[in-house]
Amino acid sequence: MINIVLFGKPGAGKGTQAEFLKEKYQLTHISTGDVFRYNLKNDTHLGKEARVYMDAGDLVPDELTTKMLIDEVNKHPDTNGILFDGYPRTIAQAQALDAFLTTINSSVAATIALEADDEILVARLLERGKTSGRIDDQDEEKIRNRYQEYNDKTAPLMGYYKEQNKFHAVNGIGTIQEITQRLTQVIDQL
Ligand SMILES: Nc1ncnc2c1ncn2[C@@H]1O[C@H](COP(=O)(O)OP(=O)(O)O)[C@@H](O)[C@H]1O
Repeated sequence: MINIVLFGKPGAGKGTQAEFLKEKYQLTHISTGDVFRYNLKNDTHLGKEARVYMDAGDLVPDELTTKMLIDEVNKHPDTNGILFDGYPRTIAQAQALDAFLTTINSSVAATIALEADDEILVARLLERGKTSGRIDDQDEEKIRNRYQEYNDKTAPLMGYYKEQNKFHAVNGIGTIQEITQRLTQVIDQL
């Protein structure tokens, strides 16, 4: 199994790039944001619990998120590998992911960050909010709160993966194709 963590701020293009990478490397794409939104839409128990956090742009508590993530991974026992998009977002989640992957004799192969300036990203999200229907994309204050959450809780993960020599950064500004190319260069060298 080759497991890759896509890392980056809200709007950095993780979902867009994941679509290409999953085809090219035959990976299972798991986006925690998408799984949460699916549960919200279908008004499941999980969706009801996650809604207040998501609508405010806060992170959903680790325990709930990790449980959901493990359930998703377990749905694909025969996969070539997982492309994690939006998980882990805290050190506790990264530790939980490592612990879980160990139990299935696997590990994170690499973490690849898509980098872009905040101002470009905020503009992208507000644009997406006009059509996506996502409440958290329509209000600049909620968007700023997501960046705050990222800086406080997610940015420290860079150090966590750097210590393990698993951190790679890629310039997230350019055409979709250019960025896919940069990502594949990193993956092909793993
Ligand atoms: N790993 C996670 N831990 C906690 N909450 C999460 C996680 N992944 C997604 N969420 C929740 O879902 C929301 C939307 O996720 P996502 O679409 O990945 O966000 P973004 O576009 O901000 O990167 C987040 O703001 C958060 O409330």
